[in-house]
Amino acid sequence: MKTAELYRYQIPIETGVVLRHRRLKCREGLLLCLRENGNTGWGEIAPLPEFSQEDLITAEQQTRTWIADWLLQKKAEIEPLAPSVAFGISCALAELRNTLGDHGNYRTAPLCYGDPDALYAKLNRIEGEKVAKMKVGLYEANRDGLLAEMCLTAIPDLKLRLDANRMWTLEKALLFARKISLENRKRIQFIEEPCQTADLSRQFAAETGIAIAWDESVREPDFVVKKEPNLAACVIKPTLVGSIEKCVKLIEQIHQQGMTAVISSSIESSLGLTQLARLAHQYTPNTTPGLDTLNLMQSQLLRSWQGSDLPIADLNSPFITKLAI
Ligand SMILES: O=C(O)CCC(=O)C1=CC=C[C@@H](O)[C@@H]1C(=O)O
Ligand SMILES: [Mg+2]
Repeated sequence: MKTAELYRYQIPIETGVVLRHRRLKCREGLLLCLRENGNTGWGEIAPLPEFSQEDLITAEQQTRTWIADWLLQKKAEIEPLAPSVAFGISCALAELRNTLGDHGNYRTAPLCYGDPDALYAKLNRIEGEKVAKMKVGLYEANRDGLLAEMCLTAIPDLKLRLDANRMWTLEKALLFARKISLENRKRIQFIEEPCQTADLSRQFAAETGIAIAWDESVREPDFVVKKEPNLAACVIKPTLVGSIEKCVKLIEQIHQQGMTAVISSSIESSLGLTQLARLAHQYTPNTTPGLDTLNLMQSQLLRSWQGSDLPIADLNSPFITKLAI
């Protein structure tokens, strides 16, 4: 016997600089619960405004059609669905079939918004590898460079990930790099998409010796995983990529070419984030995932992120509404 429930959630959020052009005040999405033969599986379907191609209305329509087929035992394909829908459904199915392990990788790369004192305090609480992520490209390139250099110098075992979201011209990117000593450049694990085009980013990396990573590029239709000089990593945001199976294929290709695959958040609630931590534990065990986004929210949903003291909203909370199906 199969049953399905669908919920809509809305949680207050302060995205600050994590989203560049749109400051989200509320994160919205769907929660899908599938039950079969005494097993239960949950999934979160939450297109991210500004990043996802699909909106929540389309995601809900696709989810409803899929649920109807699944309940009727019809062949219910997930690959053709929008990425957020395919990812959320695949999580619910993976829990139902017990293919997603319970253990999660809850180490995070703390997001630094430019205050080295705050970063210092956060990093001091981390055991093991100290990796942090800093957004760059919002202010002066010189300032970004000075800040990154200061953090690298102040914390000698710090490894830094930077993310420019394609904001810089080559000239600006080089201004940034000029502020980083040659010695400290080695502790920049990578900078995600420094320049406006992939070719300019490649040129930046070749000229500065600073490693780069693809993030936006991974989601382009013609993207193929290909090892290149100075390309250290590819970032995978499953809500923007698609089903677990699709993400795992990508991870395997990235690993086969000797690069790092970094599972990263699309600002999911604690339900989706803990599933991403479990995926990271299972498929990228040696890499710190990019999942430090829970604290942008005022509440967790249904499940708790290890060590978080944010309140946990349950199905009766005002943040969650049950939808008729
Ligand atoms: O990757 C991380 O460490 C955290 C998530 C994160 O930085 C992002 C999530 C969603 C949208 C973004 O602007 C940003 C990114 O571009 O990687
Ligand atoms: Mg990025």
